[in-house]
Amino acid sequence: MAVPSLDFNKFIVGTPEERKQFAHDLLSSFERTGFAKLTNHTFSTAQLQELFNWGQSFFNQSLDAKNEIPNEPGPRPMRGYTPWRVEEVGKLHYDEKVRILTDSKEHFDQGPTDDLEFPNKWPTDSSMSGFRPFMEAFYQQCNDVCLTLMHALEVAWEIDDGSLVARCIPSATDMRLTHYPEITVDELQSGRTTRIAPHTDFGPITLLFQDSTGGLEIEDRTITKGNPFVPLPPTDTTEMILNVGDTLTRWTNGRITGGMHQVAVPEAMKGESGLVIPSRMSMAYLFKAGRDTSVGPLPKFVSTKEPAIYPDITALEFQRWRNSIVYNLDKEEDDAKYNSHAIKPTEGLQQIQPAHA
Ligand SMILES: O=C(O)CCC(=O)C(=O)O
Ligand SMILES: [Fe+2]
Repeated sequence: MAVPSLDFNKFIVGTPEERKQFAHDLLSSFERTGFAKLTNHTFSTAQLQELFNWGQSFFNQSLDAKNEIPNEPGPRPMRGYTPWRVEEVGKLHYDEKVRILTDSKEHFDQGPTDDLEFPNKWPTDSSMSGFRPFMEAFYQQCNDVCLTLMHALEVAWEIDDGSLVARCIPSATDMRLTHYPEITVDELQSGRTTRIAPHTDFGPITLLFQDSTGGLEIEDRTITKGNPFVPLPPTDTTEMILNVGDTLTRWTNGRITGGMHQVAVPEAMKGESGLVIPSRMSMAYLFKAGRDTSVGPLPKFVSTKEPAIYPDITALEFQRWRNSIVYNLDKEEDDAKYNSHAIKPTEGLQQIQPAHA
């Protein structure tokens, strides 16, 4: 399953025909694969190098220093530092085809700069004083790319009215730096742990940059038997990967499926015993809809023939529910309330009253 690489410039400065073509190619790649790659994405090689350098500096701090800005696990957006093996994203799809494995990763999460509801947490050590301004600017630039991609989807759907873009303002995105410490091939192949278990992200789309270590794998929908995951190796560290998340699935009433992905043993080391896999780093811009925005199906995708199969809950309620699962705070009632599989298509919208957490 080839993931196409699309030239962002075609949409930014292209002719009307080129803009339409880009929009069409983006949608078609999302529909077919759940992923796309972007070139000319506005980030320079130097900026990406600096991003990974800051990531190194952050994770190289002592555990005590990192724990000074702890993320408090709970059903809310994450802020600050989460240590190794706390989050378990494998639980998100436990009812489907995936086994639960703990994730061997630590991460730093950051939200909107002016977020008063869930404020950011920044390292205080003077050696990290440049981290905050760099990350805030990087966040803003990612947001601009995502809003432009939402506009491209409007063009593709011929609803060129700003309504999709408006659904993502004000920003409620979480940006995450993840560090996967060194680990042996044997441990990753033991069946007890992985780097990050198979999952889909929560928002409409995610922007991802990875370092040169490798190990990212995506579900290939053309494989119907056996292991469906295939490597998406880093061709270079400036490559931007886009994946479709759950919100786009919900907005399109199930027409576009989220891109399932995981991080496992890099291809070249598979099956080798006694080898240590180097540490790995990635940056995921987990783009989100505005907190009060519904993640229920858009009017365009609902009709009497195709009634809504997802409830009309807000993006924040959806995120709270998904986070309660990865932090082991899930309750069965929540699953019944928010999970599409638990809702009969015809009764979803009338009967589901989301709890306000
Ligand atoms: O590290 C990666 O390449 C993937 C990270 C990821 O899937 C996530 O943060 O949601
Ligand atoms: Fe992800």
